[in-house]
Amino acid sequence: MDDVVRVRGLRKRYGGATAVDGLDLSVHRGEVFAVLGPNGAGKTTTMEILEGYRRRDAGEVSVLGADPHTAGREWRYRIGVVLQDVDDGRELTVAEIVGHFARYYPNSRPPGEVIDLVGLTAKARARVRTLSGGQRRRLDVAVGLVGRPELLFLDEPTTGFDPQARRQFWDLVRQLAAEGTTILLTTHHLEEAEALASRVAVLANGRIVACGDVATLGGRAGADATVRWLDGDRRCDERTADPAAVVARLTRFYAGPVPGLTVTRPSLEDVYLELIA
Ligand SMILES: Nc1ncnc2c1ncn2[C@@H]1O[C@H](COP(=O)(O)OP(=O)(O)OP(=O)(O)O)[C@@H](O)[C@H]1O
Repeated sequence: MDDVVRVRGLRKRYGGATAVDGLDLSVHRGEVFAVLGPNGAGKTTTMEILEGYRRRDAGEVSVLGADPHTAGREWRYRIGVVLQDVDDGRELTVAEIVGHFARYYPNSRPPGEVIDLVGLTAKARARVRTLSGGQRRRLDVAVGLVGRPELLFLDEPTTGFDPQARRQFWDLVRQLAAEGTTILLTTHHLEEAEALASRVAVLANGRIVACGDVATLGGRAGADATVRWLDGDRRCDERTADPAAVVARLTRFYAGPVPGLTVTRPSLEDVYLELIA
């Protein structure tokens, strides 16, 4: 497997406090990989080390075949970064900011195309200080995309997005992934990880507590299902390893459709909360 990111034994301390405590991680080329974890788990610190913005104390880190700490300009052209809360260039317009960053890259996307991709065309001539929080976040994403990165880092990209903007952003991420961009994202929105990622890692106290396919994390796929139905006004539920058998029994009992029937497995959020407990 072609690993775009490879981390072994990564450690980082701030003064006496350990932020990253022996982390191992691999991200394969072309996948969307989500890093989950509670506040202070070490997600941003890890992202910043991979982006070359922060020094590590120990461990091996390879990103696109280079050590981010010593990699040069050619390497930087190949990655795209969307940081948490940047607050520069308030007096410039959206088009000026994107145009400015486009000039840094040898093979940039046309600024108008990027502005369109993030849904800011109507605001292209607006000054940054007049944008709403969610619109400013879209601009951050535009800046991350403009260089046509092979690897895109998205640190809590949809914070402050309304539900519609979030869905549009998900479509954009899927489009970038379909173009072959490898995407490493952090998020507190479990449904975002579920919608976008093929694999996820759960971080707690600077360590990975679980890592794997989003559909099977923490034994999700094989966990008991819950069958719920309505018996008159009464809500009924039954946990079972064999929901099909329960549904068949209920179908016979009601001699047809089972009122209010649902069958659910533990959500990613259920598994996540158990993992970090
Ligand atoms: N510049 C810094 N100086 C000192 N301590 C820091 C610094 N940056 C982060 N930390 C500490 O390191 C730990 C990990 O922080 P980090 O920002 O990496 O977590 P996170 O998982 O990204 O959290 P969040 O979900 O809140 O963004 C926290 O305890 C934090 O207080």
